[in-house]
Amino acid sequence: MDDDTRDESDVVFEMRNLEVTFGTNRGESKVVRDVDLDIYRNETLGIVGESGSGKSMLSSTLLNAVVEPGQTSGEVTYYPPDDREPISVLDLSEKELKKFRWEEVAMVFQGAMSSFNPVKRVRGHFEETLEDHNRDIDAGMERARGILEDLYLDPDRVLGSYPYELSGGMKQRALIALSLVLEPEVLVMDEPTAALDLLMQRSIVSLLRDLKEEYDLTIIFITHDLPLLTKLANRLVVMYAFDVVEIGETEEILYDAAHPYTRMLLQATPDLNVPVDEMRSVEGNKPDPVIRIPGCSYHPRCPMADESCKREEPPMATRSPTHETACFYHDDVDEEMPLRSDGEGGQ
Ligand SMILES: Nc1ncnc2c1ncn2[C@@H]1O[C@H](COP(=O)(O)OP(=O)(O)OP(=O)(O)O)[C@@H](O)[C@H]1O
Repeated sequence: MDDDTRDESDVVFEMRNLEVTFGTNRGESKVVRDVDLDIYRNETLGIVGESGSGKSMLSSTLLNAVVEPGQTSGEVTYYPPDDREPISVLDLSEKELKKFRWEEVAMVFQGAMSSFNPVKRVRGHFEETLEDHNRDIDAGMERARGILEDLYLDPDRVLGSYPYELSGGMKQRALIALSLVLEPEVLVMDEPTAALDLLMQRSIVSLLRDLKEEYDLTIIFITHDLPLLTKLANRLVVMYAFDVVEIGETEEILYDAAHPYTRMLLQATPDLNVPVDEMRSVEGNKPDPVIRIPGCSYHPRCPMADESCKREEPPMATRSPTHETACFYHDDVDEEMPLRSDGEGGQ
């Protein structure tokens, strides 16, 4: 589906003027800067960018879950799938948030290990979640068993185990099952496979593709691992210096990256078929969330930057109906920073 065929009912999340700030002794630290982003129903949206670029902070705002003492401002509107009124996420009370977080949007973090209480069997975690949300336990556990089976886990064995009795991959899959037990619309996954071995990472990605179809999910997937993302996401958001610098369909980002930073990222990923442990940093100093430099935030590292990039902040420019980038010179990027013709990254 492209923008021409989308209508408003296809938007599940609308983020506007979104900012996250922390007070520090050096001054105000802005770790998300004025982000506008629409997330479409039933898409798998990948968020990519180097460590510290603001990916986790941005995705936490979807659940109003930025850690204290961070302050979130702007608007996050969630559009339920039925005829219910849109929900302004940042205005929800604690009680409303608790319901929203599991029933509409569930989040799976990297640390499956720490998400489970070590002295409680896995069954107890499912039952407690169902109870907390006033769901019928028998029906809920039946559903849990079905989801565990979909994830190629033996429900009896897993539900009867303590978390430490399960391997990392099993625990991560059990956590995914737990996050789906209340039938959320949206699954936010922050580096969910980072602690797993390669084979398990790949198998979780293929399971997620199946789950998405079966449970009609919208998935937001955050990772350093660009190769992994290309196997899963249909759209990619590239973050640099706490802001979105490029957004487009996965193919557009891979074969027609329009921002010099994205091109550098692709160059730093020698083979899109090989996963990376940690996204290699592009050359130069990392941006500082306390100091907002004038102009384009990427200009100190950009081989194409000129005087205007040092003075003015580039607005989002349209490259195609589904592809936007914050660069004055995206028309010149092909010539100045050519991509390898096989799209495997690098020059
Ligand atoms: N509790 C906190 N207080 C203040 N600043 C924080 C806090 N947690 C994170 N930050 C800062 O917010 C910025 C964005 O962090 P975030 O975790 O969103 O980055 P990220 O892109 O998800 O990185 P990674 O890929 O390493 O998880 C970083 O500069 C980080 O240092």
